Amino acid sequence: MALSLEVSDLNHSIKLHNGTQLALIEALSLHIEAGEHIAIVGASGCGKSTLLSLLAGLTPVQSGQVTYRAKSQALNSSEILAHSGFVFQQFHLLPELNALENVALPLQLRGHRDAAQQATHWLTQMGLEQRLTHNVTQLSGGEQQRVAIARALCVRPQVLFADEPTGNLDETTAEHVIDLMLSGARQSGTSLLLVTHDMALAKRVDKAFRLSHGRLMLCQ
Ligand SMILES: Nc1ncnc2c1ncn2[C@@H]1O[C@H](COP(=O)(O)OP(=O)(O)OP(=O)(O)O)[C@@H](O)[C@H]1O
Repeated sequence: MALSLEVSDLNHSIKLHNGTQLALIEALSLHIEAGEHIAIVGASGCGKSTLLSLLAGLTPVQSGQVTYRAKSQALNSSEILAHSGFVFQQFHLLPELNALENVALPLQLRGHRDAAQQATHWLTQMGLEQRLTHNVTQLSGGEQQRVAIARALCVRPQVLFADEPTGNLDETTAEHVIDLMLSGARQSGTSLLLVTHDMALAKRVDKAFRLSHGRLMLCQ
């Protein structure tokens, strides 16, 4: 099931300590075709993570519409969540589980009997074959990031939301992980929405947008 996204007239403001409202997103519109890969770039603090969270349904929409469709059928929020993968800045790994268990869990929850083998495959792809039984709290930031990416990709989500997916990685590892993420998403027909400061990554997706003054402009 390939999902397209239609965003219209989206607005989001936050309340500052002095009580005034700061508009982060203003009358924003966006269309993403099913299977399309897009990047959002922009200055630090301009609202990229907030926008991704709104698009993922993790932050309630204040005004405007965010609609995912499978063919012409609109999906409700629980259907969207069931078909989504997330790689966020706080990796949200389960600290009491090891790397293998963290990746295997969403597969087990979906009834995959070979969850451990699939998880091993994805972690090996991420260069973590020597870290399978490490508790995730014993892994470096970059290693945890790769576990989070493996966990998101292994269930072949229809939409993958990624916030700075290569932020903690050195250049060579970042390139390898990007290759895996983009090819994994292509193979599964996954729509990819990512936030990044990495222009090399932004250039590798179908469309890159700059968030500025609350709106998205297509990068040339
Ligand atoms: N829940 C919140 N309450 C108050 N302010 C918030 C909240 N969430 C975000 N902000 C503020 O909104 C602004 C935008 O934050 P956001 O994390 O979306 O920016 P960003 O473009 O992703 O930044 P960076 O590139 O530095 O990660 C920041 O000034 C941040 O402090």
